[in-house]
Amino acid sequence: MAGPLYLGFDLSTQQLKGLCVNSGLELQYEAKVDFDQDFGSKYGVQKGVLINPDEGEVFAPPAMWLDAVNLVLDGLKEQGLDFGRIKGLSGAGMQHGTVFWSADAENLLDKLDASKSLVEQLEPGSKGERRGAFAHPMSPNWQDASTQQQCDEFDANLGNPERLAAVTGSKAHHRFSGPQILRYRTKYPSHYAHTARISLVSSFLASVFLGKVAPLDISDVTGMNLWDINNGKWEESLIELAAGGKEHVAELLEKLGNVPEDGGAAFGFISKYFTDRYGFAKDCQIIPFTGDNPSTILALPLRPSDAMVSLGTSTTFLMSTPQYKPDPAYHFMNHPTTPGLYMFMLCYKNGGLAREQIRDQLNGDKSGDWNKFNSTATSTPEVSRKSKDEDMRLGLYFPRPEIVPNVHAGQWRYNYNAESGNLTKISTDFTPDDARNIVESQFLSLRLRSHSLVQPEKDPHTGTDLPPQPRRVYLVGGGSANPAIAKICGEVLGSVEGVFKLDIGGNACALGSAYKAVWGCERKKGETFEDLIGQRWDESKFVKKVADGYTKGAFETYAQAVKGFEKMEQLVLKDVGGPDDTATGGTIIQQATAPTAFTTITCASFHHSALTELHSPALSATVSIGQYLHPLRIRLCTLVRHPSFFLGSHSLACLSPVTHLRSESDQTNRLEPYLH
Ligand SMILES: Nc1ncnc2c1ncn2[C@@H]1O[C@H](COP(=O)(O)OP(=O)(O)O)[C@@H](O)[C@H]1O
Ligand SMILES: O=C(CO)[C@@H](O)[C@H](O)COP(=O)(O)O
Repeated sequence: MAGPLYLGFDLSTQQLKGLCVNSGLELQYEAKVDFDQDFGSKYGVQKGVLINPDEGEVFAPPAMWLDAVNLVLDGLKEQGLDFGRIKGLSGAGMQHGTVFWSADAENLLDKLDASKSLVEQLEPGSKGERRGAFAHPMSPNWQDASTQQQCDEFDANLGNPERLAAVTGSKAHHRFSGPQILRYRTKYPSHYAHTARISLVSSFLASVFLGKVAPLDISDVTGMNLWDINNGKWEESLIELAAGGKEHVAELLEKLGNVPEDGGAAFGFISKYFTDRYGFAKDCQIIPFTGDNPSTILALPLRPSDAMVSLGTSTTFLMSTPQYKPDPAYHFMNHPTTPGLYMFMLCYKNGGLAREQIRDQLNGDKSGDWNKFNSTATSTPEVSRKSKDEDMRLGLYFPRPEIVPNVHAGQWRYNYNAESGNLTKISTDFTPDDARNIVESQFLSLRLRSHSLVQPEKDPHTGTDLPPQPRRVYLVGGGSANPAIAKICGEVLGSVEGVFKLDIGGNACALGSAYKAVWGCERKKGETFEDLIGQRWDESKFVKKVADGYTKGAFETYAQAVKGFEKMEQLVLKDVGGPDDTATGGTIIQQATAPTAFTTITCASFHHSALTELHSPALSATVSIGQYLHPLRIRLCTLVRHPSFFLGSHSLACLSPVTHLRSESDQTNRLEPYLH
């Protein structure tokens, strides 16, 4: 008689993946739905999302995800999966996305007819007054950048970003649900009023399987800027801010629901819809669904000294650690299964896309072939330096606005003299050295920001002392297939045992969810996730070493390069101004004559320096120009608080004289701002 099986799902930006393992953690079935390919024409999404560039909004329709659930399960059924053997399922959702349920949701979820699809019953496509399961048809996505004003309010609410990070694990971020809920309530007051419950993407998916709105997960709740991590409860003044006053706190808490502490305790059994339609057993348990990043760290028995690097569209660096050392530069979250452990995370918007750009420049075409990139990267010397007397070549490569550091899009290249500490700006033009330098840049940023979490190690062969570094680095995600990236990763980050790749590295998140289901259903009293998975883990089958780690000489060279890299970032931020920095050293690019009525400025991003000067009695405006429209819209929200300014479509209307505009000197020609 065949044994029990467990399902894990990963609802991410572009795909829904589902996979099935047995009690021995071995992969049995997997299926995926690609949103662009399968539903692009129905929902109009590109790369899984819809955008409103005017306001920096990025969002996706939960209805599409419902379609995806039916399709993934159909795919697993076609492969011959006997759903009757599934004893438990869990899943993961891309973090920070928020779903707004209507008052009818629970009733609709409970009474689903197995002969019909989920979407036709939960989102019947009603226009005007909404009658389906959603109070709002869209879910703000993690790439959304529309909430700068709300983020400013969140950071200020507890005093400053440091304090907010100390309490909630992160400073305010555009994508986090607290600022998103605040914006939703003010932008769509009637939808907010009709919102009975608020889910994260993870608990949304759990709710569908459970047949009623599922609680938020103890790890995913720490990606909201609303949860007090140390005290394990909602932070009242932040809830009050999001809710719109003390008198509305109870209403918002009701919408958010309770947050169980145990990430392994079943919410209940699968809903009748799935037993009737797919043949799931009635006692199939729904184990709490968590965020995609917390779920990824469950794909293996990760030790506190190990690091995971997810090389997907974005790059995330993940560690599991007992130390809670919050800082505005990164995120700390509750561990999804184990109280007392935390997940440390760095999240970069520029990962695969930035590398692909250099690859294509090198190839001179869009073939997508990595061979030339790889051979160039590995044949270029470390930091492009042939001898120790030469300068190091360092760069920042951000085709999209970056989170770490918080700076708009651009590319910057410098020569760094490790001896003198001098940095010299060099041409912004592409050269083949960029193939190595971009990979070095991405890993130098990780090394810089993770150094306080790694410990001195012993050489496993000689027992000699080694400098602080990870014990192992595990690569997951699409880029984990690349041997050149793995090699440079080991050289820059070190790792005493080397760089490893999971057998199904591209699907680690769904695998982690499936393991969570195994643990939730099969654990003995008090047995931790690490204990259970550790005992059943077959190292030889599940991971393979893909590159060496610590390399004497290279590691020390990169220790010097990290110092130059840190300086370079500071210089770039000072020079161009990050979204939250005071811009200095700009160049006047256009002198405006004092307008008599409205002056409309079409440009990209405004910095805080502008605010200060706008508030001066003379009302002269020094406006820093960035590159993208998204930050523009965000900044404008703040600027329009001033009575002399108001917001028009794509523009800032200014009732007072604008004395001058300035932009970063080196980007003037690309910005094309103008006055009408
Ligand atoms: N051989 C390779 N070398 C480098 N990058 C690769 C390779 N194969 C895929 N990728 C990158 O992987 C990324 C997609 O990874 P994936 O984990 O599937 O993304 P996501 O989970 O964000 O949808 C793409 O940016 C692609 O460039
Ligand atoms: O915002 C974050 C983490 O904070 C992202 O990691 C999202 O969780 C999206 O993940 P993918 O869809 O790219 O896997």
